[in-house]
Amino acid sequence: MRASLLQIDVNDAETVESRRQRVASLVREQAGADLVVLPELWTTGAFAYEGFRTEAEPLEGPTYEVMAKAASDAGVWLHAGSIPERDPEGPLYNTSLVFSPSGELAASYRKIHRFGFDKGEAVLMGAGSELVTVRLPETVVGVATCYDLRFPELFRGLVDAGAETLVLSAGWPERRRSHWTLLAQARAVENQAYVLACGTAGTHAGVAQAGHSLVVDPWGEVLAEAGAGEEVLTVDFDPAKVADTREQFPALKDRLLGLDTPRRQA
Ligand SMILES: NC(=O)CCC(=O)C(=O)O
Repeated sequence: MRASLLQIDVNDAETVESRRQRVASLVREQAGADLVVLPELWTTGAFAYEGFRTEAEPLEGPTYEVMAKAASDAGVWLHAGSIPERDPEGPLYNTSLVFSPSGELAASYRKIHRFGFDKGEAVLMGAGSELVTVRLPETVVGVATCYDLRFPELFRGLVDAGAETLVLSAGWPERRRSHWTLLAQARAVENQAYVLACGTAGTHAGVAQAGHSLVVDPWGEVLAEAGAGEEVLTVDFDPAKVADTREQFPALKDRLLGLDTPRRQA
């Protein structure tokens, strides 16, 4: 299976519309890949809080339209990263869109863990509450977004729902790049799953981005890693390796504790 992670340079100089069109062209250039992945909030930038409101769009808004067409033009599964979604009946959401090769919406995922503690995304956006998996012909994809990476229980939930390939769209800052790489490998090892982690490059809203998108195999080996700048990271991987790893080293079968485990307080 061939995946292309598009590590987009998100900067304040380029307009949202120009970036949308530029990214659509990049997606079209990936014809031949099975899966193309974009980063989190690449229209505005994950830290461009002002833009969340001004650039928020309905689920089936301009980014949806352009990305649905790009997916069908290229004939690829497209994880189109996330958009600031305006729900007419609720708050804004950080929502990922996944399109099939015919340009149909296969899934959407509202980010569950919002970043910023008492500011930024954590106060400007609502939290999603549903885990999302998507069945591709070759593998079952589990969808997660950026800060979700710090919450292993979310990924374990995706694995329990059948996920074999964990796809993470992100806008991760350079300042915490060591966490990015370490956590991506940890999620792969503990879940015996592929991790495809696609971040942004450049600097927006004064926050330098980490870049260094990476693909990790179910044994925790980094198969490919991008540099700091805009880059298309293409990798061929064997989805059967998930079942092989889980069979040869069946640690997942040794799980003893679940949420229903009784707890005792002293
Ligand atoms: N956009 C994000 O979720 C940023 C997450 C982050 O910076 C971190 O977890 O560190």
